[in-house]
Amino acid sequence: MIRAIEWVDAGADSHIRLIDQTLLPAEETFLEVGEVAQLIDAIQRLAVRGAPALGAAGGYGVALALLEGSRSGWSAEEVDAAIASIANARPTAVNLAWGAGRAGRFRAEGFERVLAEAHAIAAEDERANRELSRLGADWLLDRIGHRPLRAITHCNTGALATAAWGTAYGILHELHDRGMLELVYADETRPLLQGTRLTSWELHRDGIPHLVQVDGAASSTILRGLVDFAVIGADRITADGDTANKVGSVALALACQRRGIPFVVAAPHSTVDPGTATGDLIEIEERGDEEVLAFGGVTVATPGVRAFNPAFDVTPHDLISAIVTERGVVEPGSQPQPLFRADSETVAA
Ligand SMILES: CSC[C@@H](O)[C@@H](O)C(=O)COP(=O)(O)O
Repeated sequence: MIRAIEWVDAGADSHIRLIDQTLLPAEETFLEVGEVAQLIDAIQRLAVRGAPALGAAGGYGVALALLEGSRSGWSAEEVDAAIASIANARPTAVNLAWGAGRAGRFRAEGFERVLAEAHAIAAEDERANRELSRLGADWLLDRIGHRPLRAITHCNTGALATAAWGTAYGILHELHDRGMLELVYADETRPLLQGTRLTSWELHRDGIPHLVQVDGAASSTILRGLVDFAVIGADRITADGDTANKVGSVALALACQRRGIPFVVAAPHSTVDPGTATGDLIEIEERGDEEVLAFGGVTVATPGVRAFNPAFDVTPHDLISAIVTERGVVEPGSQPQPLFRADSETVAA
């Protein structure tokens, strides 16, 4: 299985190794990231991306900040500022700030303690993803029927988007391993094509039958009865279950409600943000015009035209059939609010 992010032990030259997701599938190039500024750049241009992978990047980023700080003679304030810049490099996925905060709590205890925490974040993410995949597959087969299912998914939620294994993708992988997955419709995921470039690459490597479709086809694919369920990942799940995920996700949810099929959100519990009450309080990242107005580096829009480029949307909890974490399956429609409390325990599961 591909590892999107790893720590490379090399004494004073220890660093983070990332597969550069902007170049996939054409090139499998690894970035050796030894400075905080390089890591922030990699996060912002989506060389590393996906909420749980960003959680690991946040954790390892703190270790990197401590190493670079001691190499460059940074003051404690400068180290703190570097950690804060990593945590704030992208706003929507809660995992990034969560990972940096979790490892950052140990910075007074030194580099080795911080690195151990970062490794723990990555290891726990893999365990969580494997567990939620089993739970999600069980729930879907119980709900829909024990037969090979047809799925639709959006963006990339596989090993590339996590420390390992994947979330929504992990459920698809689990169903495939059980012989219970007929076909996946993978949305291309405009404008950066995480579906066409990354999800399809992972599905192909895992031998999972799939078709890539344009985002505009998704709601019609659902309404025509071509799929049995939709499953997506999440960048932030609020206390009431509202879920931010890649822009285009809410269209799938609306179509699933109309068709009467399950719309499932899958994420490790680290993506739950019980401190944010509802989805309208989530900061949605807006990205540059050129991502929308150019194609393959060539501007295709009329010169001077501006774009609106929100990277995420929010699906209200009442459109979500089930939220699957490693702690259990929560069905927002049939369980009391809040679904998640600030003590980090799942209330309803
Ligand atoms: C398991 S990843 C879940 C989400 O982070 C994923 O679906 C997504 O929206 C990623 O967006 P991206 O902008 O590629 O980081």
